[in-house]
Amino acid sequence: MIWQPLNLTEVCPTYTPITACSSFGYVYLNLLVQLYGGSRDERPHRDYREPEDIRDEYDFIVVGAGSAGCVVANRLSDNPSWKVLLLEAGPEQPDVTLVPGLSTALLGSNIDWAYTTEPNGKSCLAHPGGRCPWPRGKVMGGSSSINSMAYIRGNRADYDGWAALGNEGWSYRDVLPFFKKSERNVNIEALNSVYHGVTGEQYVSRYPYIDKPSLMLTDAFNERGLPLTDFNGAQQLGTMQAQAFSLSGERVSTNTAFIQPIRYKRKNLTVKPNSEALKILIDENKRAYGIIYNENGNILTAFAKKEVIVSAGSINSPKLLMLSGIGPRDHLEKIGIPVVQDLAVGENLHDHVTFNGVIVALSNKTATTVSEEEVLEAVQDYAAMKIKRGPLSGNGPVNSIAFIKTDPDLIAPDVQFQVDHVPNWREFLEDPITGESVSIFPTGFYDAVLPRTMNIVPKSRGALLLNESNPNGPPILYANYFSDESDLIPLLKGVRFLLSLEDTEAFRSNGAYFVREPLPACRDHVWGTDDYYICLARSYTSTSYHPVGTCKMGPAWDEKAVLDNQLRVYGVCGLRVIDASIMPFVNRGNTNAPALMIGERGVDFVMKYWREHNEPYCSY
Ligand SMILES: Cc1cc2nc3c(=O)[nH]c(=O)nc-3n(C[C@H](O)[C@H](O)[C@H](O)COP(=O)(O)OP(=O)(O)OC[C@H]3O[C@@H](n4cnc5c(N)ncnc54)[C@H](O)[C@@H]3O)c2cc1C
Repeated sequence: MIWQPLNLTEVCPTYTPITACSSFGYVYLNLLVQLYGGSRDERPHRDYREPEDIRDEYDFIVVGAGSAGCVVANRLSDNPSWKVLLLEAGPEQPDVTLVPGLSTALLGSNIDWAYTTEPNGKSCLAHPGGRCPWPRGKVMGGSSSINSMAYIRGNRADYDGWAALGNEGWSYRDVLPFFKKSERNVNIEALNSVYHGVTGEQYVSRYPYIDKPSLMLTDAFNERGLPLTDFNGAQQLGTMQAQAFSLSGERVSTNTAFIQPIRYKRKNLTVKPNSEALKILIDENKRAYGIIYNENGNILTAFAKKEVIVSAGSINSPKLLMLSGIGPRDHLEKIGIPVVQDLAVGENLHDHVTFNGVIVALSNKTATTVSEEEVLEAVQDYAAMKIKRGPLSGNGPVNSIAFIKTDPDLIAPDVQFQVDHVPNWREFLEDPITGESVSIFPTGFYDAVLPRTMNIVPKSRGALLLNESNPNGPPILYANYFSDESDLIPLLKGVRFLLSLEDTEAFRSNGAYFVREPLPACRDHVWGTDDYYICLARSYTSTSYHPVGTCKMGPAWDEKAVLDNQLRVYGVCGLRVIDASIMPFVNRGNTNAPALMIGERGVDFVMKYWREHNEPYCSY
């Protein structure tokens, strides 16, 4: 089996009321492994031999088959005269990833890098050691194979803001065609051809199953004055059941969309899962010419005639650059890595900070809770269905999304609401940290929801460094949440808006109410006061899963820029970074659609360049 779920014995404390930690949790996970632990990708092609060059020489090497990397490898290999190698550290994409309702069961499993942040004394305080979990996909499709699938692009102002910083070619007008290029939208939104594409590889649709509490939430947001909107169209402010990276009740990762249809068909594309890049080879003229990688324990070398493209994501792209001598001089020298280029790699790390703990309990009539036997049945039924329907074909309440401005003078929303499910809120209230970390049951069965207020214009900045005692191991992640305390303000204002939902007909008619009991770490505060919510934010801090910015793009005069506007690493030839790490600042909204767009936009620069040149560009 490819998929191994998280280890309950390791994660569950000795005493916890959380059902997932009981013997039923083990029975349930065993069933998931049996039904969904294999991969569609390994079965039909066992005898296929990839077109491997004896000299391991390619035109392009793409490191990381994630959201952006799969787009890049697809577009490059569309040219039959270019040989492309796609390296992925993780395994084939297991079938469990295809089930929308099992998205949270993927966290902490063997296809998650399962990083944790460093304590800063201001955030993540209730988490063990003051460290927040930071999941990232380690699998074909990368984080697009383990994420929550909400299809949100951000605001026009984000991209105009990137361009205003001196990044030519990245204004909203410039990037909109690249959002549309990948997109194959199959819902009503598709009719608006100004904003949506219908012929791309990436399916986008609403789930076939949207439950009653989810609709209650968007109704409530709407009653509180938020218009129903297409977040990805003319106006982001408002509410809607968001569309998803899915089709017919199944996840469509970038592996599914961009690699599966061409893998084993294009002779010029070699895909290597279980192959972790260890170092970029760079010669004395500062030209990148290859990669040393570890394929199932064998240390191998591949050579790139044209370019090495690093698409390993916001954590691993800067790590690989630093391991190859590209990064802050002091840090590299301290570790003993010869410096190739002194750049601010790893700086500008930031994320949409959010927190858990605002619980909306549902009445018996609205709750979707089922018995343990019914959970097992639902998991089996979904596997047996040809046409996917029912609770596992949706992702619970997570797509009940809203964007607000906490100050009417703002040019764009500063707060996003996104909603988690809570299988049993009484259990959760006793042990919220374990409740979050073993969220293994289907997202469609719950008796409460956890609306998360996300600050989508965070000011706090952190940094990423190599681990001095083990540079090849997990990097040191200074998330540094709330280092700028003003990041608390949108959260406080957002929570006030959230609490006002109780006054809506949607909540009243469904018997939904805010649980007014404080969470364990905040029992010294009075529920409903600002102090209480500040305590929640600091104690039950959470990632929105959107870390970005660690290989920032910017003009040459910007000392902190790592890449130019065409995503070329300053001072090194034949080397680009194309993934979410390039963002100068994070977009207002989820980051997967932007990562695909960055893939399209970035590879377009690459293709244009090589149509006109024979040698790589050197920016020194
Ligand atoms: C749990 C979770 C939920 C999320 N929910 C949403 C959501 O609902 N909507 C949304 O828009 N966004 C969501 N996101 C964020 C979104 O998925 C990411 O922003 C996006 O996938 C980032 O794309 P990327 O290409 O930068 O990196 P990734 O997709 O993470 O790809 C990087 C790839 O590189 C591989 N890799 C790393 N190091 C190496 C190496 N040395 N050698 C070879 N391969 C390597 C990794 O294994 C991975 O496959 C979520 C993310 C997570 C983790």
